[in-house]
Amino acid sequence: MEQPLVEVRDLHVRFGEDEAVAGVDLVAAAGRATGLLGRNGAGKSTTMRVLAGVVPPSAGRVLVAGHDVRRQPLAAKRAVGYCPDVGGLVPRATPWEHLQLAARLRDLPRGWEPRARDLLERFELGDVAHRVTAGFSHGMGRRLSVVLAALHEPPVLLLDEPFDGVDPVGVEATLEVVADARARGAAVLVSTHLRELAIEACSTVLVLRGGARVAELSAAQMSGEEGARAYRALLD
Ligand SMILES: Nc1ncnc2c1ncn2[C@@H]1O[C@H](COP(=O)(O)OP(=O)(O)OP(=O)(O)O)[C@@H](O)[C@H]1O
Repeated sequence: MEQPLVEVRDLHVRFGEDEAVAGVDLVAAAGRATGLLGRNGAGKSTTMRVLAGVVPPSAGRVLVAGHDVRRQPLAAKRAVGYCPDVGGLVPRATPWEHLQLAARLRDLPRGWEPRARDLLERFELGDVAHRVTAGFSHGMGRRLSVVLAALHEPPVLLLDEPFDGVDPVGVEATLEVVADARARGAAVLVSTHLRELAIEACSTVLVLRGGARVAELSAAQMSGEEGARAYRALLD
């Protein structure tokens, strides 16, 4: 069987006495999108941060594109495009400067600009490409964060709350980015509170509670009123 692009086994993350993630297992294959759902504090963002190389695992095995995040942190980070749930933007820099910096840090080959421009247009950020992000609305910041995560067409795309406060045009563009990533064989993880968008973007949904995985459901099982009831029942 082909090696999955994301493999998490018995992940634990502790902050002092608190265990934010308590034994999560997660496998994501090429061309698949997986939703992470669960209540506030369930451990979704912490799991994403471990995969992005921002927070170290306390215990467990975490492989990204076959690279261990502890032993091969650079190789693992190179394989990832990460839209964090908060922050990540420099207030005094413009979207275009963010993209230039991302291209340099990622060592992208010449010719990345047309893709960057196309992404900005798709997210309706073309007109503000040269305006500092300090004055951006929350949704504009979210849209730019998705653009930055997707620029280098990473094998593993991590989108933490990409739909939060985003208008329908931004939602559509984000769904397109997820579909494009899947089509080129990336694995995508999307953390969200929006069950219906999770179903639209993802084939599978993992429900986390208290730092642990309580269910893995197909998009079909999460759909409609029955899906809403099944999801609600998993939260308490
Ligand atoms: N840096 C940190 N220091 C201490 N505790 C933390 C830290 N980051 C997260 N936590 C705690 O870990 C738990 C899981 O948080 P996390 O942000 O992963 O949840 P979440 O599912 O993403 O929540 P939300 O839906 O509110 O974004 C929470 O109890 C949180 O308070």
